[in-house]
Amino acid sequence: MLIASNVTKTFGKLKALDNVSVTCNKGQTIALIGPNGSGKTTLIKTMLGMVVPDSGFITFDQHNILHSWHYRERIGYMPQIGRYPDNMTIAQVMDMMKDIRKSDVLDEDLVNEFNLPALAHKKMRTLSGGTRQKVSASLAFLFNPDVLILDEPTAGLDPLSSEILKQKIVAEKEKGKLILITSHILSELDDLVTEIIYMQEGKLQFHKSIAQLQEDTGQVKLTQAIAHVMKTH
Ligand SMILES: Nc1ncnc2c1ncn2[C@@H]1O[C@H](COP(=O)(O)OP(=O)(O)OP(=O)(O)O)[C@@H](O)[C@H]1O
Repeated sequence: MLIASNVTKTFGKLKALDNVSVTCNKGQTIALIGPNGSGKTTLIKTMLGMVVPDSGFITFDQHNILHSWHYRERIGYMPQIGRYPDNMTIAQVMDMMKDIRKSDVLDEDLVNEFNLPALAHKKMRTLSGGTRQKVSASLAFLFNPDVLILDEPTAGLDPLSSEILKQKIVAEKEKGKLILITSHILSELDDLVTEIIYMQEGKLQFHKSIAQLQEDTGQVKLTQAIAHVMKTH
């Protein structure tokens, strides 16, 4: 469904992505894991067309994304840090997105569960970090996309909100969507993800199913399995 083929991206002398090839399919919930600066966000951004690779290419349902930007309507993206016009209210940001997307189907589960209607009049610049995250999460799920790309989705959320978001991810996973998540909190990904993509210094170290990772490391818990991988890589 979403495939990166031999993708390389450099920033000056730094190789943020070094010949990365990866295939992500419908029905998979994939954790993108790796140390800080290993290229996870850059890989996500190339998949979204926000960063153009120096070489290699990305396809979405067999179409090179360079020539078919419409694919973006099928992806809900929650960035690590959501940036919004400072003087707009939550309601105005939501309305603006609805206007742009003109979608008939809206999924307002998170909007309601995060109680955003009660905060709708608040200006974006006045929001706490967690509330801003709630807006980003609500927007990622709002248009019922086939693919969800979530960059550190629970960072800054309180435990209750974090649980609400996790339950929503599980519900979308059960509908057979492709979900790609980066997180440093591995315990949160346990019981949620079906695959692991492990990156280091811009290189894809491996892409394995959880069952395979457990077998290779002899560890059942994701935290312990990845700790084992980090020690041996
Ligand atoms: N626009 C940019 N200009 C210059 N360097 C960049 C740019 N974007 C990313 N980088 C560099 O590319 C490398 C990979 O960054 P990236 O954000 O993809 O890492 P990450 O794995 O997502 O890290 P983290 O876990 O800290 O979020 C880093 O060294 C970063 O400084």
